[in-house]
Amino acid sequence: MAKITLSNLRHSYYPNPSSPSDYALKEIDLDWSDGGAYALLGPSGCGKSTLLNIISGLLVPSEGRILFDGQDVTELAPDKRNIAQVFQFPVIYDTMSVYDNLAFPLRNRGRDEDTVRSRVMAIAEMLEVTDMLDQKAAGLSPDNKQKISMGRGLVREDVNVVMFDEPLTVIDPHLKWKLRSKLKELHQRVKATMIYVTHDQTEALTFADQVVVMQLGEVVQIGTPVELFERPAHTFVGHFIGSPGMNVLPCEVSAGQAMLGGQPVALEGPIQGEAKGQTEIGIRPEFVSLAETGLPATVTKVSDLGRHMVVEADLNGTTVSAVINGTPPEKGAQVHLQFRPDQTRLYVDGWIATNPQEG
Ligand SMILES: Nc1ncnc2c1ncn2[C@@H]1O[C@H](COP(=O)(O)OP(=O)(O)OP(=O)(O)O)[C@@H](O)[C@H]1O
Repeated sequence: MAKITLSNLRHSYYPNPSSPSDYALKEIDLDWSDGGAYALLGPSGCGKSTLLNIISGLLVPSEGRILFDGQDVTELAPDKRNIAQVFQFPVIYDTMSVYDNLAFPLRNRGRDEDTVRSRVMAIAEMLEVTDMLDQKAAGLSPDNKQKISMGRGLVREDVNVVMFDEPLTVIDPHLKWKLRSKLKELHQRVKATMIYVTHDQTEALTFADQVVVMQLGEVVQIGTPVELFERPAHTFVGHFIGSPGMNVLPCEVSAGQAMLGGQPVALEGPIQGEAKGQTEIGIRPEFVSLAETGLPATVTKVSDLGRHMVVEADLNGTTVSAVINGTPPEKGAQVHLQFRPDQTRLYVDGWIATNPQEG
């Protein structure tokens, strides 16, 4: 397994890119440590596939370098990079048995049959497919075919990285959670460097130790699932992660004080810099409460999500969501909203601009 370094990487599909919008990837600098479990998370079109293809060697970046364990592989052909890939749709040989499918990547590299057997049996046991080993792959369900496809990606011990590209697309919704946790467990047992590409926050947060969030060809934050939830570095991360996402409320800033509808709002700590630009308050619905005093608002919607209620309220023309336990107010009720100060942050032009209070 290898440490992967992306250095000053940029990519444009145009021959003569002139503006930032001509780049599918804008200036990416990343280190993926050896043996780490990473997710690349972002909406359609943010550049995930472009980045994956650059790592696998299908694309040569317009600028920058890719290093595996410090060795420059930027110009190296895909088959020389020693990478295993699992795609959205199963890649298996229907006419072969499950055993032979799992053995294929090892036999292809000339491993002896004893090694092949021990690796295939170990992977089959991890994936719980030992009872299928003698079956022809053609007869398997789509879920099991994808499991075998994953097994083929994991069976070699000598790959630099295993990359999963939206691997649960074909999996039945009720089995998804099972395979998600299986993959996490597999990472812990196999200890390979793994990159999991997805637009689904649940998949990314379940699988990865570190999640790389991308938007419009840029990395907006890298962090643990908890870090992304607790302190989104950008309003996009706040929106994209969490259900419902973070409230992002346009506000005024006057003499270092954030104001909503003329009322001061306490922030987690001092504002950094001059707060020039578009200023917004970010607070997760989990940290908004209804109280006797606070910002006056009108309830517009109440949704019962089972474990808790989500109350939406209109605050000076902006909707604020609050996660409530207990009896919710009725639609149309006048309420007061309180924001937990240590969870209330200021964003300037999308980027976080407050630091938590010391001590
Ligand atoms: N071959 C290409 N030629 C021109 N533009 C492209 C090409 N491939 C991708 N793009 C553009 O590059 C940007 C990034 O696309 P990319 O496919 O990497 O995103 P993605 O996050 O993987 O999206 P998806 O999940 O839909 O595959 C998009 O604006 C896309 O339109």
